[in-house]
Amino acid sequence: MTAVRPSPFPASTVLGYPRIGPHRELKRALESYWSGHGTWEELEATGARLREETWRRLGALGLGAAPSNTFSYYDHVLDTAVLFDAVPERYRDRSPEDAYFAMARGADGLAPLRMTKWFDTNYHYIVPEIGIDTAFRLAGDKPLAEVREARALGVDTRPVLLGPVTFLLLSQPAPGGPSGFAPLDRLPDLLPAYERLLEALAAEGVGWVQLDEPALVADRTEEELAAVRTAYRRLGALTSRPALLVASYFGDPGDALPALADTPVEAIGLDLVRGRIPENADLSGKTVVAGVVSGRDVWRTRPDRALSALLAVRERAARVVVSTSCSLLHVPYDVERETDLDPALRHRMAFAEQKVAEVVELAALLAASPAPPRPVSPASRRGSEPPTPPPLSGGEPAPSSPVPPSSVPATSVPASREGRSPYAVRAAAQAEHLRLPVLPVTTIGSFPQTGELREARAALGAGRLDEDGYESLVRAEIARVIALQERLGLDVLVHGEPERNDMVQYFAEHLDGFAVTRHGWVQSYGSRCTRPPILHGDVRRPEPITVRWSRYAGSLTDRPVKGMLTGPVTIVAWSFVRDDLPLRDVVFQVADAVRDEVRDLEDAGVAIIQVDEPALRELLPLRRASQDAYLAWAVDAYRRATSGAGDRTQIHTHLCYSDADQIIAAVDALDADVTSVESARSHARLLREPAVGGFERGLGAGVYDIHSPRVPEAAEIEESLRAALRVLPADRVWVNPDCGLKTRTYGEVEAALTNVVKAAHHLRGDHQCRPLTVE
Ligand SMILES: Nc1nc2c(c(=O)[nH]1)N[C@@H](CNc1ccc(C(=O)N[C@@H](CCC(=O)N[C@@H](CCC(=O)N[C@@H](CCC(=O)O)C(=O)O)C(=O)O)C(=O)O)cc1)CN2
Ligand code: MET
Ligand SMILES: [Zn+2]
Repeated sequence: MTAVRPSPFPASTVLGYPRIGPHRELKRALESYWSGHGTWEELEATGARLREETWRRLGALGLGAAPSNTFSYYDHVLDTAVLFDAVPERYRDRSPEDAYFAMARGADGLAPLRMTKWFDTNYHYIVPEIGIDTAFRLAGDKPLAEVREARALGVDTRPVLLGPVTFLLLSQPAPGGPSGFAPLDRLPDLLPAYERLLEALAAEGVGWVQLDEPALVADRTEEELAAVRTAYRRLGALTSRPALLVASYFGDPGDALPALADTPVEAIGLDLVRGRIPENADLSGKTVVAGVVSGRDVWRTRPDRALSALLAVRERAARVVVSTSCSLLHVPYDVERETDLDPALRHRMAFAEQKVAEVVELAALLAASPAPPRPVSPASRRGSEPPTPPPLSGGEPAPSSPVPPSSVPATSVPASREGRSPYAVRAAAQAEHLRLPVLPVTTIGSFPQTGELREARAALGAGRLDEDGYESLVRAEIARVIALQERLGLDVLVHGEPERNDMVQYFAEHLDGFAVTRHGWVQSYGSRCTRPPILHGDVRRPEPITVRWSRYAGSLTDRPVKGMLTGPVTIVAWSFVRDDLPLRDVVFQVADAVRDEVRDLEDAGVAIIQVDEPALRELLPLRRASQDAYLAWAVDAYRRATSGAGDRTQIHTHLCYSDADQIIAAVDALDADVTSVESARSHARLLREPAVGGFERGLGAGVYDIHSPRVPEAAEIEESLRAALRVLPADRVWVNPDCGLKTRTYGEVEAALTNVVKAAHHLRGDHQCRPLTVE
């Protein structure tokens, strides 16, 4: 057993904090370093300043315990791989900084590691590669260094580490390894490295460590639950270690909770916004870090509900600590800066700063609540309300719902298939109408967003540029993009999306029911951020949104130009959404708006319309039991949005990520004529899935990894295409990058698309140049 006697956990904490900087300082420093303008020392100085500001701010807000090691130059999963030396051999022959960014973004001739979604969020992590011979060892001191750095500022922190079970579950097997190998098999070899780290932290006098295990809220096998027991019994048995907080979040740990409770860990973190009050585990000897303030939305916390949950947990646990449901990484910094927002709306909202203040106030309320508390039925956390306590910061009670009840009738009718014929019939009509070559080459929609365009938009917002000036800049950009695609030899063109700041925010700005922020940036991956819109009311489309840009682009060329829309699931997934209506009803409202736009594009003569759903997979519930119901309504919403189109109109969709394999049946059910998927960064993993062979419609093989600045060779692209051609007939394969080109430069895009066209043309020779037909 452990020899440590932990000091009690302070009354309030947060599981993590945003790190990109209130003014996106880290983004700017990273991009400056990557471009060669800034030095590594300058980047480090920016990192140090951001960490210091965060610790000081958390202290000033009165938070009991501040986390550390929540900072990252790119991604915390990648940091964990580097910390334990799980660096694939091919990245090692360079400086530590270069190796780190090569894994994240690729480098001359070297592809990066795969990147994918962090659970059901819009944050992306780098997927570590673990092989049978990965030699784990404690290879770095980042967690220790941050503890020391904070101490030098007079702040005692709790280092946050990714837990060993989640780390291995999120990793992928190194290529070329034995079949049947899973990274979790290496747990016994990884644990000694964690032990060395815990010993080092103890030697440094660190009282508490947080080990994040969000993987526990998804379905886990008996073997995986056994791994949880093994890991935490073993780390718990260490004679010299800090006290351990194991944090589950993004849902309910279910069977993993008793497994964890049965180990010597001192504290367990529970997401009480999404999860239930635990009844299935003995927590009488544990501290529970109770996540009652949501880290996933921007609404103020209802103090009555939160306090009721805290009191219920206090009955079952040795000690209760007030906390956030997960890291605050997923919300922006400070809502007070949003002076353009309607004050009534702003008053109902809380960003990271406000959420920290809520945590602190709830801790005070809890401390002031009589102990032992009067019994609260554990079965109905939300049912048995204690007397309503005074409101949290702001002086007014939080509203019971962020918006008045919907005036729109519940949209529970399944999507009608009005008029749209079966695929084979449509495909024939489209082939006749479009007359495309085999292996048609296209792109996913956006072309590079130039600094000139971004500045023009900023100037328009600030009144330094008028609408006409902005409009002519956008038109000039569309003309340039059309000319470039004609010159490179693409078959289906796009207008390039220069008028859009973001594929979701742009639509939100043109729909009723949404508000947008000026500074509400949230990290999506690396230096890339989004400002998720706030969906607070009923959604309506007051007028056509994209039609005039599509019409203009179409007037510049004889080739087909795709209309480009964002799908209803994705618009909702990448917004902060009202919580007084079921998500499904909100998505259906958006689907109706998209449907109107599809009809208007068709009426304007647009022959191909792409409705992107890259977030279809992201909203998939983490528990299998809820997945089918979600997929059924998500598919219905997509069909509702697209089924107004006639047979001759070709509907495309785009899903960026390779783990679409988990939802392949749903992708099929979307019934889009052409679906483009990622395949470059996952080495065409998806294309090897047997299910793809059964895919009966057109498939766009994403053969160019646009998340990396690297330009692929024509030969590599050809290889990816051959993989697609092994599982699908040539007349259903399309050739395209794996996502939009907005984050790339024109130099990179021109070089890469030249190679894409070259590869397609080369293979086209093998598959005769004939128009696409369906027998
Ligand atoms: N919402 C969303 N989620 C997504 C994606 C996506 O496209 N959108 N793609 C996938 C990958 N994630 C991504 C997330 C962000 C970006 C991205 O490129 N973001 C841009 C910002 C896009 C934006 O909002 N641009 C605005 C504001 C640009 C800006 O920074 N303006 C300056 C002023 C102008 C200047 O000096 O450059 C400022 O505000 O300070 C515009 O163009 O108008 C960035 O981080 O750089 C790309 C991919 C998955 N999730
Ligand atoms: C994240 S999916 C991006 C799709 C969008 N049409 C684009 O090309 O940017
Ligand atoms: Zn994409």
